[in-house]
Amino acid sequence: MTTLALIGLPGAGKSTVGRQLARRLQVPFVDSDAVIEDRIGCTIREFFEREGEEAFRDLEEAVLDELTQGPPCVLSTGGGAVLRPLNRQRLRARGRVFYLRSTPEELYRRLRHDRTRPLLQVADPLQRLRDLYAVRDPLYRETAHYVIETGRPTVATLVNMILMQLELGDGAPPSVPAQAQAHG
Ligand SMILES: Nc1ncnc2c1ncn2[C@@H]1O[C@H](COP(=O)(O)OP(=O)(O)OP(=O)(O)O)[C@@H](O)[C@H]1O
Ligand SMILES: O=C(O)C1=C[C@@H](O)[C@@H](O)[C@H](O)C1
Ligand SMILES: [Mg+2]
Repeated sequence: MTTLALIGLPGAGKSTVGRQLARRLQVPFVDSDAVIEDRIGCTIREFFEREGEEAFRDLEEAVLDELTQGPPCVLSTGGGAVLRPLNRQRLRARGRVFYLRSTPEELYRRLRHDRTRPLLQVADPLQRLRDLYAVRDPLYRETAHYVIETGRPTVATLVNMILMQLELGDGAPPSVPAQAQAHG
């Protein structure tokens, strides 16, 4: 197995699903945001405020470059990882990529009491999620080998859906698009 990357908007379930998936596959779970925070010695939120988004994206690009060449793992990526073309290419070429898709409304329900996601600390977080979705949904689709609809299934079911797609897709080189719409 190579890197199995999970992509999607904040709250899509990358960490929740990713941890369980890694346990099932018996590989490490790696969260690129956590790796970045270890390196900078502060929270991403603080870094964003102090250094700005571009500095964060530079760091993110370097960390993703390393992690996608490292040992096999389940990699939970930052919600904005797909913004840079190089990240999209590397994620897709070096592993299998699953887009955990949710509607902005569903994400808002999950995150409305959350104060840790820097991009959502605005007056109208639902509108923010809609704006992010409009820009990023096409980029997530372009990057992903598989699109997993996360609206209804439980986390355990989502993990099983991903494992099933991995089994079905076995043998296909990572560069071959194998779009699978998984509906619950
Ligand atoms: N499929 C799901 N159904 C219902 N709730 C979910 C689902 N997936 C995740 N959640 C809940 O949504 C919240 C956000 O999930 P999680 O932290 O895994 O998202 P994330 O994609 O890692 O977000 P971020 O990009 O901000 O790190 C958590 O409270 C989690 O329990
Ligand atoms: O959606 C985004 O742009 C971000 C999501 C988080 O995972 C972090 O990577 C950071 O807060 C930026
Ligand atoms: Mg997460």
